[in-house]
Amino acid sequence: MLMQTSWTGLGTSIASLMFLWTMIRKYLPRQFDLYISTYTHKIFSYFYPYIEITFQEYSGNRFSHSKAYTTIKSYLSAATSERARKLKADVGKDSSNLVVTMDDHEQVTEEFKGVKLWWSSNKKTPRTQTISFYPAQDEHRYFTLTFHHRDRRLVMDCYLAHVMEEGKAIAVRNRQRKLYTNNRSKNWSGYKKNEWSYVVFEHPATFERLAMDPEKKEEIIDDLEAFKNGKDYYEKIGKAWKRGYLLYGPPGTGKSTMISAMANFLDYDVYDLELTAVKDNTELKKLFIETSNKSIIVVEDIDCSLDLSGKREKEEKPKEEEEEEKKKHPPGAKKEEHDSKVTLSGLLNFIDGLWSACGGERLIIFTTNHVEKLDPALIRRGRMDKHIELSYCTFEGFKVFAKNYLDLESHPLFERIRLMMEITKILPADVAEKLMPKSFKGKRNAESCLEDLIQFLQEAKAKEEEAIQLELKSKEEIKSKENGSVEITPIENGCANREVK
Ligand SMILES: Nc1ncnc2c1ncn2[C@@H]1O[C@H](COP(=O)(O)OP(=O)(O)OP(=O)(O)O)[C@@H](O)[C@H]1O
Ligand SMILES: [Mg+2]
Repeated sequence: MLMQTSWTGLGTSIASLMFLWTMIRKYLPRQFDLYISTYTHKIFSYFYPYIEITFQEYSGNRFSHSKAYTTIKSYLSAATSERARKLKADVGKDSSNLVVTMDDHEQVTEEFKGVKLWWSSNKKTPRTQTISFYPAQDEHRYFTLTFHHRDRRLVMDCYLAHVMEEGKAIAVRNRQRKLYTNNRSKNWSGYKKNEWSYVVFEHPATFERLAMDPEKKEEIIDDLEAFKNGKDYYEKIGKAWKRGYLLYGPPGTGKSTMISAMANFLDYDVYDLELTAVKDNTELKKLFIETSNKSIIVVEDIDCSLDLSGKREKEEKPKEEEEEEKKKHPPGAKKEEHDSKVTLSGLLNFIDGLWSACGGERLIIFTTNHVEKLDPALIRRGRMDKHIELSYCTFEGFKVFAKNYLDLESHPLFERIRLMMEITKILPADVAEKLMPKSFKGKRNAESCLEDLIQFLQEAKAKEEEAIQLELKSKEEIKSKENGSVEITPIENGCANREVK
């Protein structure tokens, strides 16, 4: 026992000496350092019973951070913040908390299953005469893990996996969630061509504040919860860990708001995929591969994004159309920027082809105002697993708005609103607009908002009745013309696009 303790003590001293030696070497002239290190390494390896693993900041090229390094950094931020004496602080999630990590040239000791290990954080600055515009880019950081060779198996088999798992979980807790787009403008971050660009995602939408049928809301929350915790289940049934949602309904019913609420609920990033900005199927594949786990990939207004309503491959165009096209784009002329060649089969592949199996924990959400226009193949169950209709505001929905916007749980005017909502269609976006207080003082203001809403409902009802009268009239006219055997062209319903079934 004593022997064991003294060996451990000796080990600790040697490791500390090694660390000290590493520090001193940084300040020696390069030639001298090389000469000494070649020989000292040989001598040390006879007596030194420790193994060192280094984790470099950059992998391969200088532009991509090593995932291992980043994960270890997160792990050490939690594991070492109490033990290291020199720490570095940075802004974390939501810019509200500070994330503390060990500073350069700092060392901490850690114990895992009774085994002692040492982590050190190192920085090398090449001593060249080159003048760099960005001096910090020349710095080269790395972590070193030191442990006794008898613990090799434990470290390789258990400890490193533990560090990676913990580090990833900590990184998720500390990260700022991001909203990515593939249709970049110069204000967005990111430097490679075709790469996703992002801004920090800070939408305040929550399910609590979403106005919709409470039962339906509960069902969606349960579904999301099951998906988030479904890693083992998806593995068991042999399915890629992803799920498709189709949100449909008229404009202003809360589809985009629901996506934000989902992202906040799951704590996922959002990838807003602009299909018209994707050159072809290959680029679509590439974009998909670049998305991270724990994310929602959104294609808004899928029916308008591409000609996806029909056949899987684009059909050959009729000759006249081709001529027309040639006139618009003479050979050599620059085509329109949004001339996407993404096909329906490319998109289907993107959702559930082989490539979709890379990585997991992704939701794919399509939104549309015209579900009837979409190809059934695109939205069949298995691809779009859950179809959610968002429709006109109900009285239950109104109560959510009243509570959020006006802090009202009840009011004498509620009953009148309930009766009117039963016979009049009103969009949630319109309710939201009417209940937005004109000033943020006093209860009287809340009442005037409710009165505004009642007036709006009355006007909407009058318009609805007028539209019905007009439709009846036009039908009668058609009938009478038909009886007089006059050939007429059918009247198109211009409002059909915004109608809900
Ligand atoms: N169900 C809802 N619950 C809470 N707020 C809503 C709801 N529906 C609409 N709103 C409000 O109306 C505004 C517009 O809603 P949103 O953009 O989510 O509609 P949408 O269905 O995505 O419309 P579009 O089809 O035009 O994209 C939101 O900013 C939100 O304030
Ligand atoms: Mg929307």
